[in-house]
Amino acid sequence: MKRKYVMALDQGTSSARCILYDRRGRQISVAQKEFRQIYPKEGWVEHDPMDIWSTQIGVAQEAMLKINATYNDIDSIGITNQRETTVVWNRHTGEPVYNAIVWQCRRTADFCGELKEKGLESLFREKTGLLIDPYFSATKLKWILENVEGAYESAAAGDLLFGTIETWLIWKLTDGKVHITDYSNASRTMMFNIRNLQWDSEILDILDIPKCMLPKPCPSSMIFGESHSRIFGGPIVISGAAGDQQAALFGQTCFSEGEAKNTYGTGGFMLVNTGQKLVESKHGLLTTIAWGLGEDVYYALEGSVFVSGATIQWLRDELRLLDDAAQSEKMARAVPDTAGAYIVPAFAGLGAPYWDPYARGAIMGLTRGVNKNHIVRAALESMAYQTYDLMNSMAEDIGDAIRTFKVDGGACANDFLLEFQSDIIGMSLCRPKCIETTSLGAAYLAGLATGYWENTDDIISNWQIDRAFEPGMDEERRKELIEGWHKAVKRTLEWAE
Ligand SMILES: Nc1ncnc2c1ncn2[C@@H]1O[C@H](COP(=O)(O)OP(=O)(O)O)[C@@H](O)[C@H]1O
Ligand SMILES: O=P(O)(O)OC[C@H](O)CO
Repeated sequence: MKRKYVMALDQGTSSARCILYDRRGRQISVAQKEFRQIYPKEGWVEHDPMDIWSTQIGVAQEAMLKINATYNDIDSIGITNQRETTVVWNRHTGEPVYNAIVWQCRRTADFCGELKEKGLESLFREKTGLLIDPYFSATKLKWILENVEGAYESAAAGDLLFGTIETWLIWKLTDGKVHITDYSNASRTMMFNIRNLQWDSEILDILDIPKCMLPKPCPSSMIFGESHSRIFGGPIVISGAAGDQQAALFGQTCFSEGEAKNTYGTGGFMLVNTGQKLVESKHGLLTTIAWGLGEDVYYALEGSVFVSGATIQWLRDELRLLDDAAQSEKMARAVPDTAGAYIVPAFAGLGAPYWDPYARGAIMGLTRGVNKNHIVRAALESMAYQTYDLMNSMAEDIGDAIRTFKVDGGACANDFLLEFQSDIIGMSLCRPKCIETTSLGAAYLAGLATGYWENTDDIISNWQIDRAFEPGMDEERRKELIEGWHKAVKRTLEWAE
C-alpha cells in the first residue's frame, strides 16, 4: 500500500517551508519559519547555514506533528531551494567555514568584471549557459576560498565540501553520508557543463577551484539516500531535488516545449521549457537545466529578475506606505494610472535582460500630483514590465510564441498585477488554484522516483485553474507605457560604477 504523503522541503531566500502533499497534490499540512538575513556590508547578503538547517528541520517536524504523522506515513522527501547560494563546510566536523553567500550578494562584481575583461564571457556562456555575474555560485565559492584563512589549502587537501542549498540539506539529512547536487542546481553554479553534465575542468582551472570539494551531479528525481533515523524517528527516502524555479516549472506541469511560467516572489523568474534541446539566448537570458528525469535531461530558458515582490516589501518596511503587501491592490486601483511615475527596482543591480550589477533603483517622472497610491501602483507595474522584458526576449530566442503562460509566487494573489501583466504582454495568462508550485514540483520529483506517482500523466490532472486573465489594453497605450519604462530603465544603468 502506498504511504500517505510526500514531504516537500522548500528552503527559500527568506523562509523555510515544509508541506505534506497527498496523491492529488493537495496540501495536508504546512509549516513555515523565517530566518535571519545578514547584511555585513552594502550589497552583501549572507545566511547562517546552521539557521537554514535548523529552521528547515524545525518546520518539517512541525508539519508532521500538526497532523500526527510519523515517518511511516511519508513516502519520500523532495527538496527545493533558493539557488546559487553557496555553502562551504568541513567534511569531518560538519561546521561551515563561513556564512552562506546568498544569490543576491554582489561582493564579487569586480572579480566578475575582470573575468569579462579577459574575454571569457563566451567560454562561460558556451559551457554553462550563463553569463558571468556575481549572481552565480562560482565566484562566491572562490571568494570563500581566498578570504577565509586556510580555506584554499584545506579544500585542496580534501577537507572541505562545497554545496548549494539542496546539497547542504541532503548532506545534513543523511548525517554526512551523501554529497550530491541535482543537475538543475548544478547548472546555476557557473562551473557545470550543461552539455556533458560534468563539472567543467577548464573552468575549475581558470577559477582555481579544487574539484574534490564538489558534489556528485545527479538527475533531479532518483533515490539519493535516506534521512537519519534520529531526525524523524525512522528513515525517510530522499528522492527529489531541484532549484526552486525549475521545481515551480515542474509543479506547474510545464512538461512540454513552449510552456512557460513566471513566479512573482521576492525576485521574479520566468522559465520556458525548451524540451531536450539547449537554446542559446541572444537577449541576455540564461540557458539552464530544467530537470533530469530518468535518462532524460530537459532544458529551459530563464529570465531572472532580482527584485520583484520585494519592491512591495520595501514600500511596506522602509517607506511605510502600506501595512501589508495585499493592501497594494486596493491602493493601485484607487488611481487610474501612475500619473507618469515609474519605479525601477534595481536595488541589487539589474538581472535579465540588462545584466548590470551597477544599476541602482529609482523613482522617476515625479510631479506634484503623485501620491502614495501612484507609487504603489508604479511598484506593481514595475513587476509586470520586468516580466514583459523577459517574455519579449524569450519569444525572440525560441523563435516561436510561448504556448502557455502560467503564474505563481506570493504576489500573484494580486489580481491588479495580473490584469496589468496580461495587458502589457498582450496575451492571456493563467493562475492555478495551488500557487505553491515550487514545493509541489519538489514533491512530484520525489514521488515519481519512488512510484508514488506513476508518471507525469498521473500528475497533470492535479493542475487546476483558478482564473485566466485576458488582455484588454489598446495597442497605442501599451506601446506608450512600455516606452516610458524603457526610458526609465536607461537612466538607472551604470549608476554605481
Ligand atoms: N498581494 C500581494 N501583492 C503584491 N505583492 C505581494 C502580495 N503578497 C505578497 N507579495 C510580495 O511577494 C513576496 C512574497 O512572495 P513569496 O512567493 O512568498 O516569496 P519568496 O518565496 O521569494 O520568499 C514578497 O516580496 C511580498 O512583498
Ligand atoms: O527563494 P526565492 O523564491 O526568492 O528564489 C531565489 C532563486 O532561486 C534565486 O535564483
